[in-house]
Amino acid sequence: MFNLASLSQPVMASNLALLQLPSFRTKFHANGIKPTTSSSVYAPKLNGTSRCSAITCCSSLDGREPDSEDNGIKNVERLLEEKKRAELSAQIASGAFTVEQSSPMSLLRNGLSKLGVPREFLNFISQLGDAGGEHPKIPQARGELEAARSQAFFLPLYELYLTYGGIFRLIFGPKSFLIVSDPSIAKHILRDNSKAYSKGILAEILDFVMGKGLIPADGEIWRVRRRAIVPALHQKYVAAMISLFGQATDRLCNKLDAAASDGEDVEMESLFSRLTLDIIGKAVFNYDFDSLSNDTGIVDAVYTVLREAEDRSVAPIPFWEIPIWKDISPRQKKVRAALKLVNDTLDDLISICKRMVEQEELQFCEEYMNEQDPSILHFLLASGDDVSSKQLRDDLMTMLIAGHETSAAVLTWTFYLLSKEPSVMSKLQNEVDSVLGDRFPTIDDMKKLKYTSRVINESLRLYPQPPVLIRRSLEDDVLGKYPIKRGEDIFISIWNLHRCPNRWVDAEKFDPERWPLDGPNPTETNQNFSYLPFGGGPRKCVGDMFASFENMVAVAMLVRQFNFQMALGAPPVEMTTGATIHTTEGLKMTVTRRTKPPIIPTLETTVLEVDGSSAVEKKSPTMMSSLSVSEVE
Ligand code: HEM
Repeated sequence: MFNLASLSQPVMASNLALLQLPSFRTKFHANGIKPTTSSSVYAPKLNGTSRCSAITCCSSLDGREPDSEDNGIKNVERLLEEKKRAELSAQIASGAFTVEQSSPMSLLRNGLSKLGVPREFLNFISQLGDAGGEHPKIPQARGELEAARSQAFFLPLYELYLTYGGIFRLIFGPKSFLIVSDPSIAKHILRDNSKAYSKGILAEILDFVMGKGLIPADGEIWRVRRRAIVPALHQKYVAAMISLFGQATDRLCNKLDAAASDGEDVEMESLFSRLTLDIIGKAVFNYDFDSLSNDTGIVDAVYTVLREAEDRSVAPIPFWEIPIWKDISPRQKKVRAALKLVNDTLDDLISICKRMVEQEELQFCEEYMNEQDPSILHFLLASGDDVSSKQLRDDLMTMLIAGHETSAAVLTWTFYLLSKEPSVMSKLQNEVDSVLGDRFPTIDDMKKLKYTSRVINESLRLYPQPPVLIRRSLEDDVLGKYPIKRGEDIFISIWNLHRCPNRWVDAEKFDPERWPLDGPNPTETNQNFSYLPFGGGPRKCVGDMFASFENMVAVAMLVRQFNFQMALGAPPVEMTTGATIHTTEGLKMTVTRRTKPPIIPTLETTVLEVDGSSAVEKKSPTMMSSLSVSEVE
């Protein structure tokens, strides 16, 4: 998803880019609220304070606790992290950000209070203010954000949320944003009054790459395209994708196997990115990028376009808009060439697919699927959808990006979390061994791999992709008790919702078991909008089931075959934001083949049972062949 990419746009890039800056050095009056310091055991370190060493091999421990050295390192990490967060909280408490509740009545009240006017009279003044129809004011945080670019912007938003609550206004120079971290307000914006909100700056920044694709589109275009695309991801299609997920993951397994043989460490984040690119290319328009094996021009072009979209989101000025410069800049030339190559490739694929559809005899029906080419593109063309090639291209590009970056990020952070929690890894491997054995996963396994899906649910809670959703109000509205005007830019912080200390027990702990195995799959509906891994309301992700199964297949096949641990001397795992949460320097891991306990075949031995006069032959399973044989003997 490219929600975060919209943090800049031509007119406001310079202000918005400040959001990316790591430490808020400004004025903030804490308004009587105590600063909160919370430790983030599972959030990677801030500002390079983390260590640079190996983390004990997750599964080689077989579920045992890590040794004391590892615990020691964890403690140091935790202390450093707590220190950082305490510093930020102290800045907030010291008034480093400004909260101004400056209605005339409140100013009068504050002034009189300084003059020592009795409290009864002050209360009377306040009541007058309320009776005069003054609306409650949204708490405001104002600041020049000044800091280095190394911290993901949603981290300070979390600290501010702990201080100011579920909705507050963040002001930078002329620009302001509403930061929403309250489930009921999120529900109102995303579901109950969704028509009153658009994608705002998101659509503006993504225009060059997604045009009017489903993610940035609003209004009638969105309605028409959503109605056309959702049916393409029907159950039969998703079930057919399971074998595609398996084959692609198998290619990754082969690559890891070679690395394990050579004793080479691997950078998992980029491998996950390639895995999900290969999958989404086939799934959406039947194109085999084969990026795990090759670095062809088209793969390079796709990454050039993706990185450009992300870079624009953090640019201090909208450099891509500067006259003359935009035409002569080598980088912009490269982006234009890459975009042209991707667009031309998509146009070719659309033409090829059109010809296939014209020649086929298959009748279009509800769960239509061409076995040779089950792609979404094929479905859309076969449906007779009357759509321009440009719109189709925008939709394909949108799904390519939406389905690629998100899943890659989910896998990256899942493996990061697993490397920190050997007991979870061990339990996961046990489940996978018993459900899958050595075969490829099937659609039926998706129901059985319950713990695997809980691991992913929990990974998505701690590292939501994207961490923030973006909206703009199209009309005046009321959020909670606060009236807001048309044209407000709003960030719904999923990161904050998912880590709210009042909502979640041990909010920062990676604990898949918080989701009961026999309970329903957690969704925004059954968690009442405090858990939003795929958004909610009419604009909820169309690929949620696809993505969930894709992640389950990849996780299951990888942990079945390998153990993963952070590589010795690996760079610290820190977060940065692009479209999703990236690591700053990759996820460097040592991968070793698992030495599974020997599989002991179940032999059937013949036991003679005497039943009255006749001897009855019965088959009885035994645990171990050798034992059985000796017992029988
Ligand atoms: C783990 C992987 C994924 C995650 C975490 C994820 C998350 C999300 C979220 C949170 C939204 C809502 C955005 C908003 O409200 O602003 C969304 C929308 C969307 N997602 Fe996903 N997504 C994933 C995978 C996919 C895949 C595989 C596809 C396509 C095959 C896809 C296609 C889309 C589209 C087209 C939308 C826009 C829907 C609309 O606006 O009507 N996503 N996704």
